[in-house]
Amino acid sequence: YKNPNTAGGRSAMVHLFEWPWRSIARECEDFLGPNGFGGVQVSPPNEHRIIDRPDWDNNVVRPWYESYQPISYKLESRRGNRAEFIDMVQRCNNAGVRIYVDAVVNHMCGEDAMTGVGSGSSPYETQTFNFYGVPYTSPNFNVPNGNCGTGSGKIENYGDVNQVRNCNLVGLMDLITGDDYVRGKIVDYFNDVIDIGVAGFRVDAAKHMWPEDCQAIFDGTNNLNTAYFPENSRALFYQEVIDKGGEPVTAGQYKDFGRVTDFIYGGTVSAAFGGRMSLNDLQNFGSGNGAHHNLYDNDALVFVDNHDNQRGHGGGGSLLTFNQADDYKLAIAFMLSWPHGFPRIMSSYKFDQDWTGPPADNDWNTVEPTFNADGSCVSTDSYGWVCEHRWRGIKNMVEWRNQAGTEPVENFWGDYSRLAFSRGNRAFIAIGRGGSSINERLQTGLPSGEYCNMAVVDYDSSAKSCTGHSTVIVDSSGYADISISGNGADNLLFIHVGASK
Ligand SMILES: O=C(/C=C/c1ccc(O)c(O)c1)N[C@@H](Cc1ccc(O)cc1)C(=O)NCCCOc1c(-c2ccc(O)c(O)c2)oc2cc(O)cc(O)c2c1=O
Ligand SMILES: [Ca+2]
Repeated sequence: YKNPNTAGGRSAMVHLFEWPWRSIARECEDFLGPNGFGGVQVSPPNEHRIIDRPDWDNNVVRPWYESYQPISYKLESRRGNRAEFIDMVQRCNNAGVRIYVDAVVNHMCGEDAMTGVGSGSSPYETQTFNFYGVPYTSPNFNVPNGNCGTGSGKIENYGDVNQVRNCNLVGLMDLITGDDYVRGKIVDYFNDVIDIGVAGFRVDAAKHMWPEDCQAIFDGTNNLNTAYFPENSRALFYQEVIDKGGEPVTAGQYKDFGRVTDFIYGGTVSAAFGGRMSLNDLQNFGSGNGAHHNLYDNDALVFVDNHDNQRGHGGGGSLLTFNQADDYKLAIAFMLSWPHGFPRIMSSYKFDQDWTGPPADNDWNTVEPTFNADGSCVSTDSYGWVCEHRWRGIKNMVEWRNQAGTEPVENFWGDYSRLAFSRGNRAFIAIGRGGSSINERLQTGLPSGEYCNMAVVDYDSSAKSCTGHSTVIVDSSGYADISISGNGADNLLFIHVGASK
């Protein structure tokens, strides 16, 4: 359950948060496949609540988190219908890009939803615990069956493991995931999309599910579809467990049967590239006893920011996001360069409120991403798709990571605001943050030759040339003159054996 099941040595995924299925299908074919991306985490494909009545919370209308309030497991959501989902999975797999489903199976919608229909027109009635599109009824929920124990029925104390698992998280109706009928419905949902061809799952709010229930559900799933995967392939499961220490529920409790999101990783990398921690101190990051709460390389799904904490809930304001573009690019480049965990790149849209949903027209239909001539996404200062994954310094680091493969970190060189190292003899990176320049002759570990600086140019593999003139000459001893001004975007240099003249 830890193998990402990527094609041909691809080693990173991108979270195309809130992208419609037809946009993702085209992005797989036009961009992600050709640039070596391993897969896409998609927003929840299941039927969800439509929060369109302003009285729900004064001015909140169609918030992004309505998609985290399930109504059923039908593949009818804000992103598209079943046919569009199937088409996306097929086209992405054919482009060498996997699909990972964001699975919201700890709960159904908020208890305050009362009566309505979901994004697939399935009726529900929360006061009677009825979700007709599954169906779920009151025997399937923890609170009406006395399993919670708090007056409000909500989690009141994160120090109490029973409350964290058996009560309603912020009022979301908590399923009895230990119940065979509920487990059966969740396994049916997982098998529906596995048979369509997905490679794995993000397990939302796994912290609020008992580990043994997670394991039993994962064990009940089918092998992956042999049209795209080797015989007996098992889905990747990476479990969202928000663990920053100090609580009885820990990430380590989930790592025996899947990967776990490493919520300490992003904070450390943000501190380093935000200028609050020495870059030189990253030298042993994540390895051996340096791993966070004993999540080792294969146990971890790593990221800098995510859809939730880029809105300020989790990071305590110190997390780097696309809003700090120059430093953020360095943080993501480092994540992609470093051999710890399977990395997930966040791809966002601009928002003016924490709850703001994706770019939409007057009828709340999501407006698909469109692209400028330079490949960036069309947006204004306060509206539109950010497409961090299309920034050259991030896009070209995805292929750099593929080229680095399993090579170890060597030739590490660093001080407070600068670092450089190689991955064996296949790839080399140098970073100068916060205006620090580098003008040094450094050991790159690479064979002699003329390499394209992929931080500032693109590579034409047929002509074996760089689109710009920025190259690095490595001499017969592996040394090269490395120069970075450190000003603005000129803070990064990286080369690899797959892009030389
Ligand atoms: O800010 C949000 C939504 C956040 C959110 C959504 C999806 C996620 O995967 C996530 O990690 C966070 N939601 C807003 C509005 C809201 C939504 C629903 C609701 O019943 C009440 C309020 C909010 O203010 N939420 C309270 C703080 C964030 O508390 C949430 C957490 C959460 C936060 C910190 C933790 O340590 C933790 O273990 C869980 O997980 C969710 C998971 C969901 O599947 C759906 C949710 O509504 C939530 C969720 O509200
Ligand atoms: Ca639960």
